[in-house]
Amino acid sequence: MRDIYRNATANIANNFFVFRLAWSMHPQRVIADFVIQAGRQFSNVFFAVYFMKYLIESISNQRDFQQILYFIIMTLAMLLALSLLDNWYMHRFRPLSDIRLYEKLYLLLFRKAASVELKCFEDHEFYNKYTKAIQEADQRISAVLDNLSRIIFSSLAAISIFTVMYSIDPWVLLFAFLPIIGNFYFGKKLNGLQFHQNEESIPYRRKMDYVNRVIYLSNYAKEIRLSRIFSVLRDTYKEGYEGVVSVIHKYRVRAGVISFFKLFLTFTLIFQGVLLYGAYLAMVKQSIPISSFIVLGTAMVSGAWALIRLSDSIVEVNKNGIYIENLKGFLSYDSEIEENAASDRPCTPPLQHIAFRQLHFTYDGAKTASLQDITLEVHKNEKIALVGHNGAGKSTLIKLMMRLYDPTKGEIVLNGRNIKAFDLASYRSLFGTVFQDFKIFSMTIAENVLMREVENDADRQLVIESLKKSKVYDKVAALPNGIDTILTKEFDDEGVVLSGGEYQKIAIARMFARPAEILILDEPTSALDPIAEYEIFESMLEACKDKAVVIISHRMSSAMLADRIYYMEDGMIREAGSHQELMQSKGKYAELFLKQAEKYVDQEELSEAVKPYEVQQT
Ligand SMILES: Nc1ncnc2c1ncn2[C@@H]1O[C@H](COP(=O)(O)OP(=O)(O)OP(=O)(O)O)[C@@H](O)[C@H]1O
Repeated sequence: MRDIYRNATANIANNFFVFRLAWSMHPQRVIADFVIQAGRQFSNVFFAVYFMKYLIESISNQRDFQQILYFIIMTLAMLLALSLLDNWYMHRFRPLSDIRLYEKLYLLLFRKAASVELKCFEDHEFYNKYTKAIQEADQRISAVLDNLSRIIFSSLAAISIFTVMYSIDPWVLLFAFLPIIGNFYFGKKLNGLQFHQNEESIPYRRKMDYVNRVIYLSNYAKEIRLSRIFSVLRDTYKEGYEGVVSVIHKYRVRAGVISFFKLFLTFTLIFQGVLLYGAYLAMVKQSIPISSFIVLGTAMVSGAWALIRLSDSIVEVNKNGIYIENLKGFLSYDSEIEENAASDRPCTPPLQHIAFRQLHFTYDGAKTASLQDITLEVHKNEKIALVGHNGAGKSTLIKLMMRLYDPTKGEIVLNGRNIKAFDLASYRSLFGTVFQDFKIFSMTIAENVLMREVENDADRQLVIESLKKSKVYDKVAALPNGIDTILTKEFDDEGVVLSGGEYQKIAIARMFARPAEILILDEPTSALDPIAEYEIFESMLEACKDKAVVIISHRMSSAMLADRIYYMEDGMIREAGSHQELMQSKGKYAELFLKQAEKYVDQEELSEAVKPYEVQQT
């Protein structure tokens, strides 16, 4: 019982949470909803009770016909005004205000999604909550507004109507209230059932959504056409579909039985019961006049509907409350890493050094640590390379450096202070980073380079300079719209599709466009031929003489350009030193380097890159 009470209170609170949200985003919409609902309920009550009562009494008391006509005309005028207002609300105001409300709501959700830590997107439960919040948000906000206004005005309507009915015969109220309790009970049960059905089908729906998304996205199109992965996707979709069907089957019989009782109690008992009792009073017992019987009939229809709406709305409060829990949970999630925190503790560049101290890191849910006992330093102006086989922990180290995750043990310090002490946005502004899984957006090349809007000529110049440094400006300049060319054909037929390597160069240009203190290239050069990669790294080292640079590359010819190289294996730093030091120590780095050098020489590729090493060896 206490649980039911606690749930009901939580659900009511959730409804008010959404109400306040809607009010803060679009108060006019809230007011309009309430005014329209008041008008609707007023006309119901007026017609059902007062209009009929007045007419019947006028006929029995033989009132002046002109007076009756005047009353009817005034009533019609009032109804016309109300229905015009309703029409304007439904067809003009509401569709537009829906869009405005949803736009604000989704911006809020998108902002939140963009600000939670990266690990949230790897957390199943959080991701479920997020998708549910996004899917449900717009429907729920409208439903809550409609519902709350309905509760208030249906209650007022029901009270007015039942007062009139009570004055005719107090017992008639029993016919109305008893079935309502049943209706309320079964309605609540039905909603609970629907909620469970929905929850259980979510994992299956996510499978279906995934296939929908993958089939539709252009960057999967090639693989789907050139392989037999389609059959696996089809099976995944089928699995999802069959899962949803099995959930529907599981609840089908129970839902049918509950719906039957809900309908039977509402319609049969409410409508027929009072009419029968009224007829008994008027004809058998003769305790009420026939005019009262007529008023009882019309009042009963309207009063019962008002009550049904009220009980449905109360059940709906619960239903909305349960769904809103996801939305509220998502919006009120407190990030451990405050992504959008205010800049009250700004970082103070210029950077002197950034250091990892005995740092350990394990991803949530992972059994083994991805980084163990990492100690390294990057100084101002220093060029660092991280090398090692796949899965060694190189990218993870970069993610921790950028504070996309916090270490499990140990610390990262910037100029001697733990990076947690700095405002996150200003700390991250120290970095210009290009990841191996960078994304190109369906926007102009200039926006893709700046990663924001182009504001002035200085911005345009910056884009051009950055594209020159990443060795792709000649290609861009040859396009009809130059740096204003839209990338991809997602929205624009004139959009261009570039090669993988050209996209990588655009992504690298982002790094040059940022006024960063530390530049990080997490292997964004895999689609470049070895010479192009070597040239870009050289150009970067030239352009970034006064900056710290961290390079992750599987190509040793690029790594050897760094002042210091860290060789990583199994999440640990196994070797560290300059290229020459590491070659002389003849460890794993030297082994890897020589293997690659042999390969390049055999293939007569990258002879330019190997030359410097050959010179040093002789
Ligand atoms: N989001 C994640 N959740 C759980 N484990 C992860 C996650 N990302 C990486 N890992 C694990 O952490 C380890 C290190 O991965 P990381 O991406 O840092 O390696 P890497 O050295 O950059 O590899 P590569 O050269 O292939 O890019 C791997 O074993 C990987 O499986």
